[in-house]
Amino acid sequence: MRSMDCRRSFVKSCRRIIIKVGTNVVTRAEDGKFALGRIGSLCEQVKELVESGIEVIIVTSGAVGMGYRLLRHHRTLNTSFADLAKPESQPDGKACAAVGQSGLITLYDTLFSLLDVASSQLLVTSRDFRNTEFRNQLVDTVNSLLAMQVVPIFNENDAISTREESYKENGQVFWDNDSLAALLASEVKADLLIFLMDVDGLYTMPPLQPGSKLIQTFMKEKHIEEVKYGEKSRHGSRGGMEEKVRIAQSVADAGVPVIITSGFLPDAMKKILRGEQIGTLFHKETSSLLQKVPESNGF
Ligand SMILES: Nc1ncnc2c1ncn2[C@@H]1O[C@H](COP(=O)(O)OP(=O)(O)O)[C@@H](O)[C@H]1O
Ligand SMILES: N[C@@H](CCC(=O)OP(=O)(O)O)C(=O)O
Repeated sequence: MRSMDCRRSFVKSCRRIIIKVGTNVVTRAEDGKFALGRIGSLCEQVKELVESGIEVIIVTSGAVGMGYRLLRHHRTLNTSFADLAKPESQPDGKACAAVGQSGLITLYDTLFSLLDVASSQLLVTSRDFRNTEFRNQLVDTVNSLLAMQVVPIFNENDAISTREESYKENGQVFWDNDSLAALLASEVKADLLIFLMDVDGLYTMPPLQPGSKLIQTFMKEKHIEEVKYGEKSRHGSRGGMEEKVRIAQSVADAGVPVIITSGFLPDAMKKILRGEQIGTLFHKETSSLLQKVPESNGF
C-alpha cells in the first residue's frame, strides 16, 4: 500500500464529503451502457465510508445517457449522443433526462439496497437555489438524511431546468452537475469535494499529448497560466476541463478542498480518504498543508 502524503493528511479530518460522478464514469465508452462495475464499486466504497462515520453526498450525471439509450431502443432518435448537450438539441436532451433519471436512480437504489445502505433522490434546478427558504430547507433535509446515514443522491432536474435561470451567488453559477456539486459544497458545508471523471486529474496539457504531466497539487500562481486545455470529453459537461478547474479553484478558495481524479481507478475514494496522492488537489492554502496535524476520521 502507498504511504500517506503529508499534503493530503487533512483528509483525515474530513467528515462530510461530496462525490460528483460524471457521465463518462457511469457509462461505458464503447456503447453508452451503464458501467455496472464502476457504479457498483463506487457504491461499495461509499458503504465503507458511511460505516466509518463519514457523511457522503453523491451528485451523479447519467440521466441523459440512460434516457438516450432507452429511447434509441424504442424508436430512432435523429440526434447523436454527442449532440445532446448542444443547445439546439435541448428538447431531446431534456426528454432523454426525463426518461433516464428513473433508471439511473433505480440502479443506485438497487445497488445500495443490496449493500444495506439507504439512499435518496434529490432533483434540483438552479431556480430553486434563488429562494432562501428553499436553500435552507434543502440543507435541513440533507442534514436529516445524513444524520440517519442515508446517502443523498443529487442530479439536476434537467427536464424542467433552463440555462437562462442559472443561479449566481459569490461568482458561483449552477448550470451543470460540476457547478451544482460546487454550490452544494458551500451550502452543506462539506469538508471535501471529489470530482470523478475519465482522466487521472489535471494535466499540464491534454493528457494524451506527449510530455503532459499530472499536476498533484494545483498552485494557482504557477498553474493558471501554465496549463493547456484540449477537447472536452465524450459527452462531458458544458464547461469542460478548464471550467472544472475554475470551479474547483473557486470552491477551494471558499475553504472546501477539491480533488479531481479518475472514476476508473479502483478504490479511488478509499485511497483519497487514506491520504494517498492520487488526482489533483485544489486547496486554499497549499503552502500550509505540510504543517497541518489532522484528527483522524477513523477511515
Ligand atoms: N489539461 C487537461 N488535463 C486533463 N484533462 C484534460 C485537459 N484538457 C482537456 N482535458 C479533457 O477533459 C476531459 C474531462 O473534462 P470534462 O469533459 O469536463 O469531464 P466530465 O466527464 O466530468 O464532464 C478529459 O476527458 C480530458 O481529455
Ligand atoms: N444532468 C445530466 C448531466 C449534466 C452534466 O453535468 O454532465 P457531466 O459533465 O457528464 O457531469 C445527466 O444526468 O445526464
